[in-house]
Amino acid sequence: MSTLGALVSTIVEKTTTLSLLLGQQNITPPTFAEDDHSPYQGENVALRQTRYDIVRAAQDLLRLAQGPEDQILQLAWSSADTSNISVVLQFKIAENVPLGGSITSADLAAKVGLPEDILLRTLRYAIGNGLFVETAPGVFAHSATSAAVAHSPSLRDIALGGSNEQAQMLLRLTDALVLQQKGGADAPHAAFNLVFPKYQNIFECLAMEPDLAMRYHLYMMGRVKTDRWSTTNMVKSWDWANVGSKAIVDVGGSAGHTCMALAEACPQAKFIIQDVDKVALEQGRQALSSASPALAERTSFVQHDFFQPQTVSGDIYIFRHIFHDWSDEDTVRILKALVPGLIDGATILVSEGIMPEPPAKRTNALDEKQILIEDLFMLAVHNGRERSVEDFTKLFKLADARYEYVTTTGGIDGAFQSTVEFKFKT
Ligand SMILES: C[S@@+](CC[C@H](N)C(=O)[O-])C[C@H]1O[C@@H](n2cnc3c(N)ncnc32)[C@H](O)[C@@H]1O
Repeated sequence: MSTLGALVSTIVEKTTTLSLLLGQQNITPPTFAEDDHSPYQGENVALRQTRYDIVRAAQDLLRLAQGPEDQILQLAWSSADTSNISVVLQFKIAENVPLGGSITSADLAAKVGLPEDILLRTLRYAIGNGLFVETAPGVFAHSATSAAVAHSPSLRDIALGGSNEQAQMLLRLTDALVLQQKGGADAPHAAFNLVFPKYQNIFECLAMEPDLAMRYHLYMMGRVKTDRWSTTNMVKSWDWANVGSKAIVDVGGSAGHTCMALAEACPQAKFIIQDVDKVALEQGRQALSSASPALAERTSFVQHDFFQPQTVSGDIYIFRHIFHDWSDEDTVRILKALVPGLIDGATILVSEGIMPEPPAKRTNALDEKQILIEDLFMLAVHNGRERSVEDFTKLFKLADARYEYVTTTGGIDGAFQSTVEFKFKT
């Protein structure tokens, strides 16, 4: 059991180590000042682990010092934080505060198109959370955190998706569960259906709402640009060296960004990108033919519904961020539909975040919490779920006894996804 004193000792000890590591890597100790908007870029694994050890101990220290009542109230009101960051991002407030300078609230209000009073209240709430500083009454400049948004469009895109559409669905989860409990024909399949009542599921919605589709793709592309969700995590997590000229089928591969990331590691492989979404496939086809005609020659984009029997006999099938969108029953259906395409020894790679096996623990660092956030999000959007390796193994076996679990790799040093490998043995 952690005590205040023991936690403080851990923090002191780890902070001393951190100072040493920062010195060794020529990184200036971080401050809240604007220039420190990305202090840990290029850090090594030891530094990252030490930072996270500090975060874990500090989070526990904070919980003990706050006490249960404050913790519960803070959790209940965290939607105010989410709403505030969403307004900051939507109205590009950080992007309109000059870097290295300051701006009056009147000038900033004119730039972002918000009433000055609303802007002032938004900024002053955000300052409480560490974004921006008020250098004199009514005059605003950047802190390190707000400057990070101004410097990184992809951070903005991820955070906007998280605090806007995702948050709306997460906040309707309670209503959805109440309605599902009551039952009846009107019960929603997921919280998604309460936020977007015109559509059956998110994929149908994205096909009909181009603005929303654009934001969804920006969110996805933004994520891929971060170390946490980078497609290079998949490249690093499996041995691609022996693939040779085999055929890799990316099922639900969208615009093909996973195959593009794999192209260098598998210079002779043929890629088949399958998706139900014609727009995504066409985007990928066009992007690839101008960016890399040589890769385009060994890549095809094919419309395919993964609930229908697989028609391509490949050597390796990738399912990246697919199964968590679907219930156990649907996952089994997708895996059964794959069987007609499978040759003896075919490899199936699942690239997803992996739920830890129980018993559950307190999660203190974002890396540990991320998978639980995604799991709740999958529940709210799709009535889907994140799964453990054991969960996947059970579903594969349920779909067909010839699927065999091989191994799980990756998912370390801050990478969100692991690669779970199965083989099909006839
Ligand atoms: C969360 S995205 C993952 C995309 C990509 N694999 C990645 O890792 O970024 C889910 C993908 O599944 C596709 N999809 C949804 N339903 C499908 C179906 N029935 N058949 C094939 N693809 C489908 C979507 O169009 C979307 O591209």
